[in-house]
Amino acid sequence: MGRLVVIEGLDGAGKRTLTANLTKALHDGGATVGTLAFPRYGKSVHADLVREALHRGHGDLADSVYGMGMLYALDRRGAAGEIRESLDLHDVVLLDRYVSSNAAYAAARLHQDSSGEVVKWVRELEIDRFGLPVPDAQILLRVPREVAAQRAEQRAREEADRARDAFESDSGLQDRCGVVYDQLAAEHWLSRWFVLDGVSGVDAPALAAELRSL
Ligand SMILES: Nc1ncnc2c1ncn2[C@@H]1O[C@H](COP(=O)(O)OP(=O)(O)O)[C@@H](O)[C@H]1O
Ligand SMILES: Cc1cn([C@H]2C[C@H](O)[C@@H](COP(=O)(O)OP(=O)(O)O)O2)c(=O)[nH]c1=O
Repeated sequence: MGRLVVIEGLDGAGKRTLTANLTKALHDGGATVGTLAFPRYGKSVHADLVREALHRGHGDLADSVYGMGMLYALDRRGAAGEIRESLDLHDVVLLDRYVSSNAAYAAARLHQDSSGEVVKWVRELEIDRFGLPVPDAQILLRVPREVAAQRAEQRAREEADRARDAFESDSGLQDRCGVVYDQLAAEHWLSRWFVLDGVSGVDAPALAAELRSL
């Protein structure tokens, strides 16, 4: 049975890059690795509804924090079997965003903190009712909002089809989200967390060794 490791952080923090670097470092150390990214755009109807809502700007669905939260949760519920199979097959399964993304973004949108109602709702829905696997560890890739925004813009320029979405362009939301992430990590919400500085760059081989010893 493999270890379930989640990578979290703001839009543009470098999660996708770290997932790739960590996968390589784990492979180099002889480990087998499975990866999955949420939302599963192009792979689930719930994720595609999320994408349409985020890119249409503020429609009725995008404005509904609980409605969007439910779609993200249903996308993950549809992947529960795939995550379990991947854990059976690999030493480590890396997830680019997971349940904590829902908690952090929904709380930030509602101006709540990590002790707020919506964070409890996410946990009850996704962990207790949907029975999603609880992570063994979560990594918070921490960068100032300005750095995350610059990187997200850079990536949007690199990938012509990837316009910035409604959450990415909302600097107030990103600021509040960063605060909630810090709280979730400090409380070890759902699992133990590793808080890493995403500006100076992460030592992927050292992190890989630490994850193997979990
Ligand atoms: N440590 C880093 N230093 C500088 N640029 C980075 C770093 N990590 C990622 N980037 C760049 O920032 C952009 C966003 O990174 P990405 O991994 O796609 O972030 P996320 O998945 O968190 O949205 C990409 O263009 C990527 O090349
Ligand atoms: C997975 C997930 C993402 N989100 C938010 C974070 C992002 O702002 C947005 C889109 O996810 P994102 O990771 O930015 O997708 P991509 O990099 O492929 O465009 O959805 C939630 O609010 N809850 C969730 O459960």
